[in-house]
Amino acid sequence: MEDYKYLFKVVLVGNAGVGKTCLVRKFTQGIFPPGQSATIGVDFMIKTVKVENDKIKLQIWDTAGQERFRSITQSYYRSAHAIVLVYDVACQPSFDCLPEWLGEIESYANRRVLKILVGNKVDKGDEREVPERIGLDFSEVNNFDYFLETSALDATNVDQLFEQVATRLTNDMKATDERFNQYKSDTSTANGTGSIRLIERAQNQFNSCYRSNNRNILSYTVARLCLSLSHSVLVMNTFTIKNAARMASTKTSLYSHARTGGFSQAAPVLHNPYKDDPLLDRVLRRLLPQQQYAKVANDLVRFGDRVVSEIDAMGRKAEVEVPRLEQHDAWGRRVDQLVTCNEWKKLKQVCAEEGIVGIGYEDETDAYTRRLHQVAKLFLFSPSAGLVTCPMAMTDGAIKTLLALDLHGKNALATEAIERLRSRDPATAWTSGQWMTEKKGGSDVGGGCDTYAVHVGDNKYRLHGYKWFSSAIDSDVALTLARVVDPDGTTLEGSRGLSMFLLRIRDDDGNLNGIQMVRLKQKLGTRQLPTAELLLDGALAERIGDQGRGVANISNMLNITRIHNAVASVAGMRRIIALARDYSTRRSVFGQPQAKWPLHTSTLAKMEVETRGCFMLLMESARLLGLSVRLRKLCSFHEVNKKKLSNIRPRCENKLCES
Ligand SMILES: Nc1nc2c(ncn2[C@@H]2O[C@H](COP(=O)(O)OP(=O)(O)OP(=O)(O)O)[C@@H](O)[C@H]2O)c(=O)[nH]1
Repeated sequence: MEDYKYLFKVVLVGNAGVGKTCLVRKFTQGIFPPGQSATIGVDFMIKTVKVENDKIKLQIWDTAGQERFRSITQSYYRSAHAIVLVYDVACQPSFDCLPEWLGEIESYANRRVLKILVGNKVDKGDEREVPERIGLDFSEVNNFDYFLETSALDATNVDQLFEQVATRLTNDMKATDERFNQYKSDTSTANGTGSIRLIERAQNQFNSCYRSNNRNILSYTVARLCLSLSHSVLVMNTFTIKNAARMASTKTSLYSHARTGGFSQAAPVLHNPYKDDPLLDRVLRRLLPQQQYAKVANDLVRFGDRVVSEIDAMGRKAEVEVPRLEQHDAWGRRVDQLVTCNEWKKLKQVCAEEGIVGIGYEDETDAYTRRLHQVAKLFLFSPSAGLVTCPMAMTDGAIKTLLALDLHGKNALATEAIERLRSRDPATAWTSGQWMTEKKGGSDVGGGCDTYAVHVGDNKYRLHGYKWFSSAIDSDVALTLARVVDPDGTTLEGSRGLSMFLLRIRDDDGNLNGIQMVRLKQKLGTRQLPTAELLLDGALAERIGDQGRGVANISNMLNITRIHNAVASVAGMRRIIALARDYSTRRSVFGQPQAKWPLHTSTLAKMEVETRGCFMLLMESARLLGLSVRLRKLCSFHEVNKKKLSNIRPRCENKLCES
């Protein structure tokens, strides 16, 4: 007879060439086989190991990674006690295929199989493509039981890998054995006199519970139920009785000293949103040049910590402490003073310091990198930002619009606005509003705009109208549309009659610029954002852009704010999953953490897939936005060169003729 306590079947899977065979041979034979050829179908080896004093036999199945053997290897999953999924740390595609392998494991393996993730070939050092943290994150997100990195070449962690497998399986098996023995002894005593013992035990539970808390109807009912069950089922599973009794006694102790009880759920914990999101890191690593990636990643790790430790709490405060409008002072004078909470103001400062908008316009980095960096940072920030991201979106849009009109250095107000809107100095930074919605309607801007601009000299105008939904009126400047009134008093209807204007909302002394804040909007949600109805009563503004091109000009702003909206939406989805995932490890339902219930994890998985899809689309939009700026720069560079060439060419031709 064989002298081992347990025999476990361990199956290694993973892409071809990741080193499965070498790992098995290193462990079982102590060699690293030179020129190892691809596995055909499956192969297996046996090795006996010791776990404490028990001899454990490991039957290790090495499967072929090649696609054509897939149907053969799948049949080995079902009876496996453990599955070791291997990737090559120096081969990103082998890592990218892990979800596919996980799908196979889910489809073909036993639901309770031990799952181990292994990153092999760590000896490759410089050639590494998958950082350890990414592997670890993947294993955590996908509920692997264990993760480690190995090298079959220099034997790093090879023995540890299989020892872990043996130890974990042995412990599981022993726990099952113990339960089984307990069950056997209880059911054997349940025959004859044993059945009386069970009933007696339940009766005692009931009595003690009822005595100690006779007002607690719930405990009473549970204990009563437990008792009647034990009467009706003669041979009863011990666990059921124990659990019912435990429930009853737990409730008794929890509620015995209080009227309201002492139970509350453990709150989910927000982790550094960058470190918690391996996909974000992966996408950035793929899209950014190596050096830029390192800089951006460092900034995001640091910022992620700040989000958790400081920003998230401020955002929550800003959300509950909504702004108010004080229209008159104690003496009846109209003041239109907007009062916002300190956290809202502080968050605006954070935005400036962190370059939430500024990063997108810092010339020392190329346009492509900075847009991706900015979007990634917003992605971390947005769900914690208390919606201060709304003025940031408009600010970003305003800079883009002013730059597209090439106003920097040509128009004093526009130049100051560009510099301050993108500034990282909270003391001098501005934000911008965007006033487009009027009483008559939203998207029908051409038909709905009822604001008129009366020329007062140069490009300056006085604006008269009523802006129905003006967001973040604590901004410093705003872009808006109005209909220019011709000298004969007429205006052009429709979109062609609209021009774009830039105006300051208050002067340097804080006085409103011919504007009345009529009332704050009573919104459903987003109440922390000061959105108001504004009466423009001769507000001084500068027309920027050609007359009649208002809609075309302001569409730059709309494009940017739409991207910000997309960031906020996808970031919200990501945050919800991050919190739900964390919560599911803390909340226990039906006797185990929620995360262990397949229906729950499959719901989370569906949300994850949808979120990842949206996220990829978002990053693609950011990439294209960055590329468009880079392209425009390139085009203007070529324009300049073309001009230079056309100047040089006649001179060269003359020289040629002369010679
Ligand atoms: N540097 C390094 N090379 C390794 C390591 N493990 C395996 N290799 C090499 O990787 C190649 C593939 O190794 P195998 O063990 O055959 O890979 P496999 O996963 O079994 O491949 P299939 O049988 O086709 O599924 C061989 O050339 C090995 O020499 C390791 O830890 N470090």
